[in-house]
Amino acid sequence: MEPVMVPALRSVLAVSGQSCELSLDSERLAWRELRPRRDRSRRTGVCLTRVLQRARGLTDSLSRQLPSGGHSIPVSEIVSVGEAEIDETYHHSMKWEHMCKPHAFTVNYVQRVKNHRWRCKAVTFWCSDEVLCCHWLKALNDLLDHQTCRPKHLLIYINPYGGKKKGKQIYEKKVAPLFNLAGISTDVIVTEFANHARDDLYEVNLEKYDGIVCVGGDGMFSEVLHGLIGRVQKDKDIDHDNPEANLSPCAIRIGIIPAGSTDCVCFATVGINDPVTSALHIILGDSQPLDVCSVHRKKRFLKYTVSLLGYGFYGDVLKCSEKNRWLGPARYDLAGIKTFLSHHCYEGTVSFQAAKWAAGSPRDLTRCMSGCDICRQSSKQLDEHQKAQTLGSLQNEQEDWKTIKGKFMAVNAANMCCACPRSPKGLSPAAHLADGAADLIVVHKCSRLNFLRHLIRHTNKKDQFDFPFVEVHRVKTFQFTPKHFEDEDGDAESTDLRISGKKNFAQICTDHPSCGCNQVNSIWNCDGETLDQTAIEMRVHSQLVKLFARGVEDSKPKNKCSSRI
Ligand SMILES: CCCCCCCCCCCCC/C=C/[C@@H](O)[C@H](COP(=O)(O)O)NC(C)=O
Ligand SMILES: Nc1ncnc2c1ncn2[C@@H]1O[C@H](COP(=O)(O)OP(=O)(O)O)[C@@H](O)[C@H]1O
Ligand SMILES: [Ca+2]
Repeated sequence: MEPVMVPALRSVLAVSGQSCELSLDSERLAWRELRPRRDRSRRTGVCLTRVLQRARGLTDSLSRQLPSGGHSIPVSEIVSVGEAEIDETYHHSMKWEHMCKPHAFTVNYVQRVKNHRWRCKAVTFWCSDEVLCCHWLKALNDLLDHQTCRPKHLLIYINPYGGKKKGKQIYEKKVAPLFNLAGISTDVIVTEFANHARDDLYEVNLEKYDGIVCVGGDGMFSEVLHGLIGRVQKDKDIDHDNPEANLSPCAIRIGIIPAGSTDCVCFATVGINDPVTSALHIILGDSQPLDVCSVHRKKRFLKYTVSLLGYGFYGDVLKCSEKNRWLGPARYDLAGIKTFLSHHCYEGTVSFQAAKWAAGSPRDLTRCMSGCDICRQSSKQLDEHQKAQTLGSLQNEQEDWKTIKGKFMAVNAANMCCACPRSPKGLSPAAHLADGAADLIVVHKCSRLNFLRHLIRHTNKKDQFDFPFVEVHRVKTFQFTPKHFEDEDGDAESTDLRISGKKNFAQICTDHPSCGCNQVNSIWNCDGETLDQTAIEMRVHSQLVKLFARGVEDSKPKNKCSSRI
């Protein structure tokens, strides 16, 4: 966004009874105390009238007298500005009665606290007269009006049953007051059944809104994602059943207020699953493009996924966890242990096309952070690659397919790192949010101990791919076909099993005594939803949607933050 040019303002005002020099330009609001810090002990009960009078006299000699210590906030991180509500007790204690009426304004702004958490902080500036106060209010509000990326009207879907069933409470207590403060109007829908939000998005007048917000977990986000992408394709007459179709990107942004069990999409795009932090990213109008993968079976669309598409271990964890939904988020821990102990492996074929143009690789040490260069570079290279393809200057892409045949503990495609509280670095720590590629992780059949070692590395700093039984590739598309699968007309999955029933089932188990199979096929975990089909193909669509997020910020302090200077 172009910075708006405003005449720089500089005045002496008071903050908490301390006279301060306040300055504003088109980028930042900054204030510094005028008196040295050692005076602070005598501050209680100070007559503010005197402070202001003295401060006025000091204005001319400011440049000489500035002590170190002060605050600076980017205008883009101011939540709202308004006339201050004068607290009567404070008013009297500060001997304001010397003046006929106090004039003050409050600036609400983003403050960074630990672990990528944001909070909304307020600071009140007391002015010597009404004209000065109005002047400042107008200047600040004019600047905020120029923050055109900020949403004014939002459509909110709340899943009252997600996670610990606190979605409604979280929204009402923590989020709605912030949206109010920022002057955002909302239409709120508390969902009444699964897919309520998805279906509603096909009908709703999207032009009324600057964003869609979901309150819930990854499953709820997935609903909104399907509703929005589906709606946009329908409006543009694009057939999503065609796996080759170039899908139309969605202009309207999606916000996630985390209130689910894993909250992986939120965690990986914001750095923390914290409702207040996410609400503030929405208010500031952040924008983070996100790749979306489509999953098809032949010419039939199945689902979209943005985080994990997993067969084997994560499919079985999901299947097992669904039976224990009443346990809330803990259902995944129980299911994880049970699935680990059952130690299944599954036979099949994985074929993939590498994302040759991608700037990074799954085992490098780069991480997708806010304003990621790898994402920028990769999407530029992808554009060039696609142009070259259209012009026919590239060799036949069909020759690029690579195939892995075998028995697998897990086949996972991670379109983003999939960080979540259970695994802070995620399934594929170097995966990128918007590079147009996904990381295909193939865990070959291995011993229980080795699989445990691989899993444990998701929770510590060691490389979970550094095992001879794990391979990882950055891909633009992949296909999976389970061994026990017959596909004549697209629907006869596992025909051999159905035809001869138990006999055949026993046959397969005795074929593979060592892998301990008691089931032939696993299922796919697609962002926390199960897929009915096992033979699938997946393709990445670069930057198909945008979120109200900015990627994970570098936690080292930088001058951009609202910080003491
Ligand atoms: C012995 C220690 C083992 C620790 C292994 C930790 C690996 C954790 C990797 C988690 C990757 C999560 C990817 C996100 C998936 C979500 O879409 C999905 C659904 O989340 P939701 O219930 O909708 O919030 N959650 C799960 C667990 O499948
Ligand atoms: N009102 C509702 N009743 C039942 N299920 C719902 C409702 N609203 C949404 N859902 C479904 O609940 C599932 C889980 O929601 P989610 O918010 O992701 O919670 P969790 O993270 O605990 O799985 C999603 O698949 C979503 O489609
Ligand atoms: Ca990606």
